[in-house]
Amino acid sequence: MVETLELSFDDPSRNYPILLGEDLSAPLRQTLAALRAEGRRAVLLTDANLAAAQPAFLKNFGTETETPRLVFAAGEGTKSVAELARVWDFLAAQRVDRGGVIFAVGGGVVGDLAGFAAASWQRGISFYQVPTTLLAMVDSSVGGKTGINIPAGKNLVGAFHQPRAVFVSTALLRTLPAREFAAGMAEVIKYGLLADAQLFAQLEAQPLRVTSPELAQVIRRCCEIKAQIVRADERETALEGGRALLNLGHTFGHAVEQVAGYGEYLHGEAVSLGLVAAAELSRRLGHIDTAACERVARVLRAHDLPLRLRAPLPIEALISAMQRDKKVRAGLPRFVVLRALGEAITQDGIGETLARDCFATIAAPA
Ligand SMILES: NC(=O)c1ccc[n+]([C@@H]2O[C@H](COP(=O)([O-])OP(=O)(O)OC[C@H]3O[C@@H](n4cnc5c(N)ncnc54)[C@H](O)[C@@H]3O)[C@@H](O)[C@H]2O)c1
Ligand SMILES: O=C(O)C(=O)C[C@@H](O)[C@H](O)[C@H](O)COP(=O)(O)O
Ligand SMILES: [Zn+2]
Repeated sequence: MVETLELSFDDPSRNYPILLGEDLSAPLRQTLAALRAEGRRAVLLTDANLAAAQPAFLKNFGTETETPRLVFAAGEGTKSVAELARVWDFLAAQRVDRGGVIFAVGGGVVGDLAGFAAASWQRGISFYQVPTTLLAMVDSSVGGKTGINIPAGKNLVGAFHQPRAVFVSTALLRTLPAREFAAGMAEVIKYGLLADAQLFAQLEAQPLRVTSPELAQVIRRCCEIKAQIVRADERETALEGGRALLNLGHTFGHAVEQVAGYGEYLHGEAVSLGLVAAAELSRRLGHIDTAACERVARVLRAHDLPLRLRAPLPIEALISAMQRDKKVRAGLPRFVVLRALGEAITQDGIGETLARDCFATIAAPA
């Protein structure tokens, strides 16, 4: 069965479907056939691990002559200027014109990089998201944030560029390594914390596993929450709340990813640490109590996610990374905090000392 969620915008020509099902090979093939019939050149971007794990799924795209492919090295290091330049060279070599389309088949790394390549190639061509990790299915494939990392910070270069459709085939998760599944769970837990107390309670009562019968339903719920938030504030311009709420845990988490060196912590692992720090910040601001912080930590631990750094990181570097966060306005940091488990708000005016204290909560064990 294929379910469809629609992400809609003021300009309906930009609306797109999020298709969810066990195996979306058939609609994918139909889309490719329709593009071919219109004489549009399709190319496929993926990474080496996915190519090795899912050769049968990639056959949906036909031969390499029909759909030329560029295969990246797996991992966060691929979201780089050098790899972006490689994509541009590939698109040029394949004579992809303005009618061309990119299929991003992979996790968030492939999706973010391919999406930015699509946003920048000939000032913008179409692309499709085909997420293959839990994290990409619940978060990165939806909403049109694309981009790359630079040494100064995570996702500092990028564009808002919406895909034409998202194809979520949950069967692909069967080959996903356990550590990567756990990383995706950090974003799922984030959705529960920021918008859905019932989802959070469900995860507390019964940790979600790749074999859980309710997995597809949870993925759908996360896409629904994301679509609703993105629809209301696509470019994260709301002065309060809005799309920035999806950044819960990321102000701290992105700093960890950058300072530790991209790839040392998976994005989801860094988000887990960030959620612990954000819960502590919320407690210090008087929004939630110690028991609520313990509940957050317990759910993360139950999903095999870290609560503390594995090795010390210099606090000065973490603070300065945080000062380059994209939520900073007029030099002042903006945080996402919990008003309750299931409700997040944005909060300005957090002093550096408070931020340092929250980083201390996730410090590596002595
Ligand atoms: N654009 C957004 O809104 C958004 C949201 C969240 C995260 N992100 C970004 O997403 C990135 C993280 O994405 P990720 O966690 O998917 O990591 P990833 O893309 O690195 O994929 C994780 C690993 O799993 C492998 N893999 C993927 N699918 C597989 C499968 N089905 N079977 C076996 N192996 C498979 C990949 O090859 C890779 O080694 C970060 O760069 C983060 O900043 C973006
Ligand atoms: O879609 C969003 O908006 C998010 O914040 C989702 C995050 O999970 C994701 O990691 C995003 O890439 C972070 O955005 P950034 O603007 O802080 O780079
Ligand atoms: Zn994230």
